[in-house]
Amino acid sequence: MAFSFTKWQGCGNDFVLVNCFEEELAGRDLPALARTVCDRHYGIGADGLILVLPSDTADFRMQILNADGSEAEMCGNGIRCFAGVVHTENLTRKEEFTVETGAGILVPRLIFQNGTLDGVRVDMGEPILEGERIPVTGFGRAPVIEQPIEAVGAQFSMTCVSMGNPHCVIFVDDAEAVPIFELGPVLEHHACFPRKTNVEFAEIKDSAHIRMRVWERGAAVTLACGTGSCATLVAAALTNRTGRKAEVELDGGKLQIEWAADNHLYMTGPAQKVFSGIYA
Ligand SMILES: N[C@H](CCC[C@H](N)C(=O)O)C(=O)O
Repeated sequence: MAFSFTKWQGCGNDFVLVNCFEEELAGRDLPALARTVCDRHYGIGADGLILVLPSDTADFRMQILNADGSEAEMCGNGIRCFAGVVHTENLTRKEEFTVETGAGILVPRLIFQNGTLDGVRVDMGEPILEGERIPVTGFGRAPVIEQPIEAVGAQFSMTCVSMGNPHCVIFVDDAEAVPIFELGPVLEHHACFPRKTNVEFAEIKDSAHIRMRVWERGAAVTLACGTGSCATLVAAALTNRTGRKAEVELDGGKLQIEWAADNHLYMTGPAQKVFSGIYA
């Protein structure tokens, strides 16, 4: 059955969003729907499918499925686009509201410039560092900081962080030179990640600038990853490569990330509507 959708992107990480206050997707095979909708030849084309849903515990609930149909706990670029849909479809008059996600209740705040939506600042909550909660096997409750991992016959040093979803951060001297299509899938599916992982290759430019490229769990190389940018900043600060605030330069744009004194990550970045339509 046909339904209306809007296409949004944040730093080139793009999503099909469905306002489920208006559309009924209950009973649909959501993983299969995500795979067909996200297909860039046979569908609309996107890195993920996001549902805007009511919630019993927050103003709204966000459900996010990757392009491969797998469900993720959280999506940073996605929640900024989610906030854009909530605003543009007049689901609330509030400029800051709560969203129930797999990473807990998070708080996007709309940013306006001359009355026009200019971006979103999101309280992304606290990072999770205990190995068993990321999860990474073999570390118990210990953090996973500068630990060895082998892939494609080479040894790397990883620092792992969860933002509700798992991230494996690897610091490199030259992000542009990383064979991301070779290393990404091997690390995503590495045996030490029972729920697989997102993989970030990060080059430190200076104490407040990071260049990062990402291989996403369930979506392959994307132009940007908001939770991955948060995880990368945490990993960089924990290993004394940067301070607790940095600009993360991704293939598709820049995000401002701060690991504040309240131990929460704050992410600020764009959210732009591309088009709306009816999916047959
Ligand atoms: N592929 C991710 C979800 C999307 C995260 C990313 N697009 C972001 O902006 O945080 C996962 O399976 O954990």
